[in-house]
Amino acid sequence: MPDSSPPPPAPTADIGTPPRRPVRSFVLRGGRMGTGQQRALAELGPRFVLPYQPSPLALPQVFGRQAPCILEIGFGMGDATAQVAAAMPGHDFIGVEVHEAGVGALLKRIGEGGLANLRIVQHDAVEVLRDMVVPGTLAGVHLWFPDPWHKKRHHKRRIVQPAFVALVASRLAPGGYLHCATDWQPYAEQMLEVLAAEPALRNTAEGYAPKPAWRPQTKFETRGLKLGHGVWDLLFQRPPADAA
Ligand SMILES: C[S@@+](CC[C@H](N)C(=O)[O-])C[C@H]1O[C@@H](n2cnc3c(N)ncnc32)[C@H](O)[C@@H]1O
Repeated sequence: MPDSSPPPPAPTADIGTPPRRPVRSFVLRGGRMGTGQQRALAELGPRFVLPYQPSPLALPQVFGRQAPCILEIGFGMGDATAQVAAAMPGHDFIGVEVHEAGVGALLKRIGEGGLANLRIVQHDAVEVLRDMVVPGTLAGVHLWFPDPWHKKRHHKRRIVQPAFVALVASRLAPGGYLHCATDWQPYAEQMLEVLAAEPALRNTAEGYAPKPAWRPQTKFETRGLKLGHGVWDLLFQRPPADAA
């Protein structure tokens, strides 16, 4: 996982495009930006925000070095993202978030912490994975507390679906991992079922994984804990090349 040495990139088959649905979030929708976040957007955005592009990113050029890269989907206000990037200076991070106030908040943290190993893409993470990430290259993908969409009629909006998991698996390097967490038990059960059914991944635990010590408590998780929710972590891995 994060402490393991970077596996060599290996090409994998492109599994195509998961069915698209509008990106919606009921949690941060309508959030407003403070002046510090607006200033960070204006001053740091040009350097740290990568525009969406329909072609793969050259990561060594983006970060100016060769290092294992971890992509986070839906970082919210970015508190946990910044903490992990600061704790793991040997890794590079790409945070993907659609919500502009979150982008401003994380940029502010990048400035405060001098986090040279972190970049942001403000776009739909499915399209970023599909279009901007070379297959077989990511050391890890973090999906921490995606929108749970409690109502049954909204379950189709949940990001964890078979085609999405196949897309993530195709972008992982051998030995790369997908780490999901949720505070909503029915979604945790869906995640476990969908991830276990993806042939390119294997569970590193028996069922749910213990919360890794390196995963910070996120803002959304804190909110759930205050409401008395439980937390479920799932840690799946693309087998290393010699074990495949
Ligand atoms: C429930 S919040 C959790 C935020 C953060 N991970 C946390 O734990 O505090 C989910 C976040 O995912 C973002 N999001 C939802 N769908 C997305 C997508 N397709 N691409 C990028 N971000 C997305 C939302 O804007 C929202 O900020």
